Amino acid sequence: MKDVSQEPLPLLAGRGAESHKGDFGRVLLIGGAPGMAGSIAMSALSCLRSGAGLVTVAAPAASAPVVASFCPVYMTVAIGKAEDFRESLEAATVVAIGPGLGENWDTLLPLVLAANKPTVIDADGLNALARGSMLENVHARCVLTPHPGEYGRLVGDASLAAKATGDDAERVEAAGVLARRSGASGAVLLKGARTVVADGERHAINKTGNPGMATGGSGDVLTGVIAGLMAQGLGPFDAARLGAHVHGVAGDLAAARLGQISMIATDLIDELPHAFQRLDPTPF
Ligand SMILES: NC(=O)C1=CN([C@@H]2O[C@H](COP(=O)(O)OP(=O)(O)OC[C@H]3O[C@@H](n4cnc5c(N)ncnc54)[C@H](O)[C@@H]3O)[C@@H](O)[C@H]2O)[C@@H](O)CC1
Ligand SMILES: Nc1ncnc2c1ncn2[C@@H]1O[C@H](COP(=O)(O)OP(=O)(O)O)[C@@H](O)[C@H]1O
Ligand SMILES: [Mg+2]
Repeated sequence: MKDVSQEPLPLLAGRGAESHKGDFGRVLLIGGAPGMAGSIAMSALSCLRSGAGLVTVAAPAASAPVVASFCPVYMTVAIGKAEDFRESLEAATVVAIGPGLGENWDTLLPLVLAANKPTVIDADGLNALARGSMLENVHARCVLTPHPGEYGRLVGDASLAAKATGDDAERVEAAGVLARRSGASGAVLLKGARTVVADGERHAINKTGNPGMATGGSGDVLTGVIAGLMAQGLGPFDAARLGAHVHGVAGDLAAARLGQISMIATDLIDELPHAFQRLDPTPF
């Protein structure tokens, strides 16, 4: 695999004066079961702060009002209302599935994959993929974002799983193997310090970020960022690469302001605007 870490970061196009929200995508984020409503709310807020035009959260009926109460900007729909869910899925230009979804909604992933839209699969979406042995159904518009624990469940092979926590070369190998195994997956983002993004032919290692980001919900933020970038037209590999970079910069800004000990995932969301403003050139 070619190492493209030193190549310039992908860019977001500037916004034309006549732009409207429909130009920046309609994202459907699926997750947030009772007890984990905050996870998908963080993804949705992050997606908005990353520039998505319209964001809707699909959550179980019991938690959808809780998700809605966190923020007035995104919309919510109950997963169990099949007709409403189907309509939201059809209308979406990008889908993200998994944060806080739990184990009771594995039937949604095949529907999402069949819709064949740019898709981020994270957390319980990855666990559903592993439980259902659906790796070969993953398509080229998907980004998989496992941490090493989720990676191990996906590959089901202890020696390969161990590589996911190894040195850079081992982590690159591990990410590349999963990218090649998972249908023609667009990109695999293997989380952790020095996050690896790979698509089977090329890879990049992300250098931003810090151990203060080892706090619950940091990954939920990343899911929203990548989905937001895809909604603005970036392909899976570029969205994963730019997303990891911006997410890490937000983490570094949060650490500078609050310290690695006290920073929490919502602080990353607060720093996303500043992280985007630091992109060179800024996309506006
Ligand atoms: N506020 C919320 O509602 C939150 C909900 N969350 C949800 O909780 C559910 C469970 O996710 P979890 O990720 O906690 O559980 P998992 O059981 O998938 O993973 C946790 C374990 O994975 C391993 N791991 C993770 N990163 C690693 C690394 N860099 N190196 C080595 N090992 C590593 C560790 O052993 C860790 O204890 C998901 O649906 C998730 O989205 C979490 O995102 C936390 C916040
Ligand atoms: N030591 C670290 N250095 C850099 N980034 C880190 C570090 N620890 C965690 N992160 C980042 O934080 C995020 C954690 O994601 P994840 O494990 O899915 O958390 P959660 O599911 O709780 O949201 C990933 O993007 C990961 O790369
Ligand atoms: Mg996670």
